[in-house]
Amino acid sequence: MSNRLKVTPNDLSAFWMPFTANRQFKQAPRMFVSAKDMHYTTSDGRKVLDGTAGLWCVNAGHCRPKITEAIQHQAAELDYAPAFQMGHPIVFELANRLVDIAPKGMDHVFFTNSGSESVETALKMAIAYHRVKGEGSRTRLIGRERGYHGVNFGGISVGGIVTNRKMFGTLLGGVDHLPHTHLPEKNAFSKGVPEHGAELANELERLVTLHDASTIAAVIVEPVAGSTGVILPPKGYLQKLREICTKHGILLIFDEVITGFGRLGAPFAADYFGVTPDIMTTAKGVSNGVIPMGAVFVKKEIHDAFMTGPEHMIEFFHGYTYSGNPIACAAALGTLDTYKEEGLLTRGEELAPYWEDALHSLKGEPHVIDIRNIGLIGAIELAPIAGSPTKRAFSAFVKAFERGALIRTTGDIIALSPPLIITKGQINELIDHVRDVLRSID
Ligand SMILES: Cc1ncc(COP(=O)(O)O)c(CNc2cccc(C(=O)O)c2)c1O
Ligand SMILES: Cc1ncc(COP(=O)(O)O)c(C=O)c1O
Repeated sequence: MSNRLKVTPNDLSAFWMPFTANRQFKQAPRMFVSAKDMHYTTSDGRKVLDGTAGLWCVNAGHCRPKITEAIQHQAAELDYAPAFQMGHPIVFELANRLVDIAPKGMDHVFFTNSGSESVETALKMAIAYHRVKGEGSRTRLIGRERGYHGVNFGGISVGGIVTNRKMFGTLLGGVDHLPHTHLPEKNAFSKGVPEHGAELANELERLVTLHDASTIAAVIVEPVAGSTGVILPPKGYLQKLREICTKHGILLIFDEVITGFGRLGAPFAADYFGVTPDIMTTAKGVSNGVIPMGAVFVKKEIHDAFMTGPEHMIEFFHGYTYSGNPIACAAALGTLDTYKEEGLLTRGEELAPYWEDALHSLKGEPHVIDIRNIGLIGAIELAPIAGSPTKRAFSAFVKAFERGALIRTTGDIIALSPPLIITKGQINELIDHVRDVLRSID
């Protein structure tokens, strides 16, 4: 391997890092130079257990052979083909393979390059769908407090995380938000889906009464809200949302960028909860995080509604230069092959009870005020340091990294989402790291 890939440059100033405390990082950089299966290797040669699948995306583990080989072959065969008015076989094969594992009725896939782009695509598609159906007055979008839908203007407008919104002006008009479903006073330390709060879905009826259904295009929610710190849907909540949307002709969009591709122990959260949305946005696990890709799954009736008018006309004026990029498709096909051969889209189901017990063994450890879990996702909420919110969790992140474990923090919440190949022994190792860190921080 060329040294270029492993030696940190002396001058780190040029790279403006995303979602990072740049000055602090560049004073004490944390660098990974390689990875394999469940572990990263740091620039100083330490192994670090990956407790977060990178950023919730490396579901199959790192540097998996089928994915690597698929990318290498494709890059030497067809590196790029125009995405508009031209095609290449691999993108059609991938779309078919994805539809094969999708919830029933989701028969079409639109490719993007990220979760943020999948969200923008879904929002535009929803509004355009109503227009082609003759209901152009349906332009209002409804998100949810504490929702995360990426960082483009549509996503932060329907999103509900204030730090992702407040820097960027007035955002899209015609957006409302449902209340979030975090009820610690009733659901703290729940194991899996919490009992209380399904009635919060009825807030959608209130918004329909306020605006009239004829003005509302879609509701977008994460079935499990990840980035905000893992907020779970109360029992029956998603089913209620589905019923209300169906009743009023409002499209239901599930943002499954995190929950998709086995994270909950089922192919998708839609399968796990038995609720089928009209549009489903995905990214991350679709290509194991290796090559940027997003995929928007769409019900047949939505796709078909666009397929009208003169056949020489473009039906949906939207798309990206890299939509269905051949190398990204190769990575995704290698990923799906790996998921299939190793049963990873459902492995989380068999591991979930063990994961749950290990996580909840942290109850009573210093600073822990809540523990939440579903599938192979876990969250340990810490009491904030008075006057210094996020500082306690961030110190846990740094200490964990120094000890040899990668964890994720948001606010004062530790979020865990390991690759789906994790063993029970590695679950114990990860939780022991967290326990020791909790006992060592202020
Ligand atoms: C539900 C959801 N929707 C959209 C996006 C945006 O995807 P892109 O980043 O590919 O544009 C996401 C991404 N989620 C995400 C991305 C990076 C970090 C974290 C974290 O919680 O630490 C979460 C997501 O979780
Ligand atoms: C000037 C300009 N801006 C933005 C874009 C969008 O880029 P992408 O297709 O990668 O989203 C393009 C694509 O051709 C472009 O030409």
